[in-house]
Amino acid sequence: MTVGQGVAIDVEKLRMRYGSTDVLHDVTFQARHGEVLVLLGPNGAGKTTTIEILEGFRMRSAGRAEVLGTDPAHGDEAWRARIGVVLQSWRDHGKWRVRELLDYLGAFYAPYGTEAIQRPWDTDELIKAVGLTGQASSRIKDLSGGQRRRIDVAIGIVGRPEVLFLDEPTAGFDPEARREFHDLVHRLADDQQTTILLTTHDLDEAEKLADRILILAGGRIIADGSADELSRRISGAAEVSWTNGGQRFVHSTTESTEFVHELFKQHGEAIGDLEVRRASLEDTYMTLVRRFESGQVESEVHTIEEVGR
Ligand SMILES: Nc1ncnc2c1ncn2[C@@H]1O[C@H](COP(=O)(O)OP(=O)(O)OP(=O)(O)O)[C@@H](O)[C@H]1O
Repeated sequence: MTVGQGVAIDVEKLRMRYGSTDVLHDVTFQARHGEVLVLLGPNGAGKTTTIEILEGFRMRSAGRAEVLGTDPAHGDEAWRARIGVVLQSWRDHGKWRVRELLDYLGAFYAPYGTEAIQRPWDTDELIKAVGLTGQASSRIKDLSGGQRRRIDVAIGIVGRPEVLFLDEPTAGFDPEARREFHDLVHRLADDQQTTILLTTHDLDEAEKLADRILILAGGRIIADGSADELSRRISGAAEVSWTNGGQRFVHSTTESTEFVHELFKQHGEAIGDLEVRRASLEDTYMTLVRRFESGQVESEVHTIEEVGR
């Protein structure tokens, strides 16, 4: 994905305390314009809390946060018009018809259009983009759960946001809706340079969408990097497997390209079924979270600093 230079989200030493319990500890990260950042972490890790602070829906206890150069705690209406939000639970607009609701909500953004960004999104184009053309005239109460979730996404992007927050946007999506949503995220980031911060529990989705992944556990960021970088940092070696003369071979190496080159130099066309496998994001995620849970926090913090460089 094309990632711009400017910083769209800037968070430093963010802390959140509920009563006497700290749920975010010095969370620090940045996102650039057009970057897709995926926030992963076990239940209760602090993902929703982080997103809600950045949306301006929750007041942080300490630390600095800026979204499009503004502290979300003091964002005015013009700032809010540049932000899109898809919350975890859908709001009930049951009596509305799809097109009417999006027309109505879109009108609020009209005064905030610019030459570069026309607001709101054309309703029919938007309905098409979220895959609801067939339901445009239906009442929302008559839609399925997954279709309602698509409405939530449409509401989140109707104002053509420059920064879009999505909390578990694809929960309840069927595989086709999920794929369409992934295409939409890529289009928003690539064509409109939208910065996207989303949470998911679907590691396959995270791998497909993320320019960068942040793993949050117990209110701390325990890893920050692309899926590939994280996998390299955590497991180092890749597994190369191949067949030769009807026999299967497996070799673990940190220099897979060199190894494969050498393999072909030595055995040429006798090599068959070559596969190079790095640790999947799931392997990496599980390793990091288990290490964190077993108390090896400090070493992970070093990992982040290395990855962040
Ligand atoms: N209003 C609140 N008052 C007290 N504690 C809260 C409040 N909201 C969240 N928490 C606690 O803060 C912690 C982080 O919750 P949060 O919802 O941010 O986690 P999450 O990573 O989004 O989890 P999930 O994956 O389950 O959505 C949890 O321990 C939760 O119980």
